[in-house]
Amino acid sequence: MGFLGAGKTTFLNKYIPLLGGRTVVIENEFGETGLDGELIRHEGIPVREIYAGCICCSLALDFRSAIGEIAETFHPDRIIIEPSGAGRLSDIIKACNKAGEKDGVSLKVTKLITIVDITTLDEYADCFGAFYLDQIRHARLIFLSHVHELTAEEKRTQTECLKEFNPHAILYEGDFRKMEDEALEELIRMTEDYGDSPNEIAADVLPADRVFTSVAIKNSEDMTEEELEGILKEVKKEGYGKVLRAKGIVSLKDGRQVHFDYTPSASGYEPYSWKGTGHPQKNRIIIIGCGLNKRALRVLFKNRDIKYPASADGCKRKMTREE
Ligand SMILES: Nc1nc2c(ncn2[C@@H]2O[C@H](COP(=O)(O)OP(=O)(O)OP(=O)(O)O)[C@@H](O)[C@H]2O)c(=O)[nH]1
Repeated sequence: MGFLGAGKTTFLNKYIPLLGGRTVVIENEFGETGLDGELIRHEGIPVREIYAGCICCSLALDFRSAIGEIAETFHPDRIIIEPSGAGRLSDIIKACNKAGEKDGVSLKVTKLITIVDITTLDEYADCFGAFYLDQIRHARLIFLSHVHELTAEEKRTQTECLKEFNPHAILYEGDFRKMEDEALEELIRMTEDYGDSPNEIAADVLPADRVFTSVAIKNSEDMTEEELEGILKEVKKEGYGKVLRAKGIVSLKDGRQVHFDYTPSASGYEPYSWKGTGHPQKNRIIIIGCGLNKRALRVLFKNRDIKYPASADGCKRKMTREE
């Protein structure tokens, strides 16, 4: 678990190769198109993507049927779930238990792991308490991300605050990306399984899709590197709504294709990055936030359908294709 852009996929790409036995991954993307499935690629590990909502609320039934299908098809030793960053961990636990109880799938919830971007702890705890703190309070093991972007003093203050939110979890304060494999395996082994002492389940709150919105662009123009950089700087400005996460795969005009990541920076580090994709894929962009100005974002990210509506009919035809 972990809020939007906290580092869940980064963690899984480190952890999954260490696993023996049969593993299946469920990727839940809040936005209207999947992307993380492409970013988690490990030989012999099937990835099932469920997108356009949260598996703990609007997609609860899809999630249960996915669990059933996976159990029947793969007979896995474990299913790793990467929930949408806009979901609540307590609801994911409920959804897993329901899949077991109501659908007769034999499963046990074990490791509850949350990644926390330590630079955004204060802001997100204030703004998105119900979602954000639930992910922290129900975790048994917490990894921090962006640990090097705070001073030692800032990090100490934030870590103490985190321990107040959840005094029981094991907290790894270093950079998990640099952990030795054996140390990571040992830490996860040491972490108490959920089934050994269930948490109190939190009360119902507004579903995530009443708080967060998303824009999916599947037909963007190719860009230059400078244009992409300009867009990722511009998106922080007023007029687009509160963009909490943007990511995508886009073709650059020089023929390269890049995967970009944007998360708003709390402490001055570059809020965006990109790297080449391994193999050609279709352009697609996902933006998640609160009160998003969808049209302005589509124009900014060069959605062809918005910029060139040749005629009312042409526009309609293109929009249908996009949907
Ligand atoms: N500087 C820094 N970057 C990090 C760290 N952890 C992750 N990142 C980067 O942050 C970006 C987002 O990381 P992801 O692993 O995709 O985050 P996520 O939680 O899966 O994001 P969602 O797609 O919103 O679910 C990527 O560019 C990562 O390389 C960290 O500790 N420090």
